[in-house]
Amino acid sequence: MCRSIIAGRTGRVCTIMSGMDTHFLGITELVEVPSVAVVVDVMRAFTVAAWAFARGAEKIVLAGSLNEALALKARHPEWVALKDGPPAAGFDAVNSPGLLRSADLGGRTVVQKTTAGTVGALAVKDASLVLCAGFVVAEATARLLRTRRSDGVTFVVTGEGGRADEDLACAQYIARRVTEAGTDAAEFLRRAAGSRAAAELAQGVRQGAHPDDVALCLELDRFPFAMVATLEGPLMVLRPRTMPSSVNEDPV
Ligand SMILES: O=C(O)[C@H](CS(=O)(=O)O)OP(=O)(O)O
Ligand SMILES: [Mg+2]
Repeated sequence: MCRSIIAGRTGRVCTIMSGMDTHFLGITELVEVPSVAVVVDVMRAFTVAAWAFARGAEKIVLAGSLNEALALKARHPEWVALKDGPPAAGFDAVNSPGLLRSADLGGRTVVQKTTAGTVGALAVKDASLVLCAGFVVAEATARLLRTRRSDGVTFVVTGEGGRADEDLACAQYIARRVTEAGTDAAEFLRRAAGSRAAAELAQGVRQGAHPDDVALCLELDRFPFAMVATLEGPLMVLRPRTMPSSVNEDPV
């Protein structure tokens, strides 16, 4: 239950819920390193990342630039390089859940570079806990936050300078779900379905897309794992963490 709301210009800055202080910020609005960060990119980076794990990927290296992604691929030819936008020389895949869902990624390392999602994760790389999320891993993400009993969580709303409604709706849903397990997702999913990103994907404005991408990005709790990003040497690496169904259990 909400104890108080501190509303900014967009009414989305800070909500204090049952002891959890939540901030919703765009990437450029991050002024300090958060303790706990949930980086949200529904369409499509972290829906794609979840599908990569579902298709067997061992880990995802989040690249800071196209050149870095290509350099990593050159150093590790067996890795799978993935970027958003149209297919490009040197890359093996695009940022589309519809296209990735039939890939065999068993044991592979994926290098991912996108416009918003991967940039948002790298912006909070020094946080003590970084989760990457979309609707497909919403409950597992909320459950991990619940087990941590964090006082404060910063949600990084990656799209459109923090205004992307599919990302903001998902962030608000996860935040609510941490403290109110029975939260109905319908209104949040409706907002995401009506977002500019969904329209652009449906209209073919965004390249490297499959007709099922929007629907796949709106599959609530499709996967039982949260996605945790940590620094491994110089690389920011994303891995799945399957969450037990009881909030009293520790994550495996
Ligand atoms: O692939 C996407 O949907 C977007 C890229 S763009 O908005 O189409 O340029 O990237 P993401 O980082 O997944 O939001
Ligand atoms: Mg996006």
